[in-house]
Amino acid sequence: MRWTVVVPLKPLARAKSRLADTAADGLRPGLALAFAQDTVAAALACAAVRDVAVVTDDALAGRELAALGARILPDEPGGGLNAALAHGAEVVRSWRPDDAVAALNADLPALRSAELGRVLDAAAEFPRAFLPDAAAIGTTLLAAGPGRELLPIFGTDSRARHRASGAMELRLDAVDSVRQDVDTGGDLRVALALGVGPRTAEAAARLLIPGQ
Ligand SMILES: Nc1nc2c(ncn2[C@@H]2O[C@H](COP(=O)(O)OP(=O)(O)OP(=O)(O)O)[C@@H](O)[C@H]2O)c(=O)[nH]1
Ligand SMILES: C=C(OP(=O)(O)O)C(=O)O
Repeated sequence: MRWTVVVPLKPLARAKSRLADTAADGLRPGLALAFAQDTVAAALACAAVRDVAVVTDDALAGRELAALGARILPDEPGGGLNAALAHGAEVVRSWRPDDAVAALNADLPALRSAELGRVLDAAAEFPRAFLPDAAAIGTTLLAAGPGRELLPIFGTDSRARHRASGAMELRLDAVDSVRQDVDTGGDLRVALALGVGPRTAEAAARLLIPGQ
């Protein structure tokens, strides 16, 4: 099965606010962009992925991610993350009605293409499926098979909410890079230990992180 991956990204100036104690205001937008670049590059390099569509209104991020090969969709209808994902999934469905669709967070700087491929293969067995984040509270990936609605419920307690919505929770070993989202300085240290992509490595080198 081939996949179209939809990646939501809010304006860089507002992104990653929980990293304020780790990255100063002047560095945080560049770090958020680096996370998104490494996430999108790894997704595009995954054999099961045909297209990556980034839903964003950020002009710089749009240019940089388009240069990697992503398609850029405007952040519509302006109703926040889940509305943007539902709309993005509908748009990509109109391009490729027979593809499966997966929403993937933009803050997975350690993402490895082979691990993403294993998660997508597992998701293909179910009408809707999701992968809990490393903290086992949120969600990093939500998938819907061909013809199925995505019905995204990202945000607070999204693991429990996706499960309650009927999506299958994927329980897989050795897919840490797909689960390791980076919201806090602690998450960033774990991601750096897993091994991040080149843009995040460069951006993180500008931060003073104890133990790095
Ligand atoms: N297109 C779009 N993406 C969003 C929106 N809100 C959040 N996102 C993205 O959804 C994912 C999870 O978002 P959040 O955890 O809410 O925000 P964050 O920037 O990662 O971190 P915090 O500012 O610390 O909450 C990230 O990839 C965000 O860029 C939105 O309104 N529109
Ligand atoms: C929006 C989510 O991600 P984050 O952990 O970045 O808040 C989520 O887990 O549903």
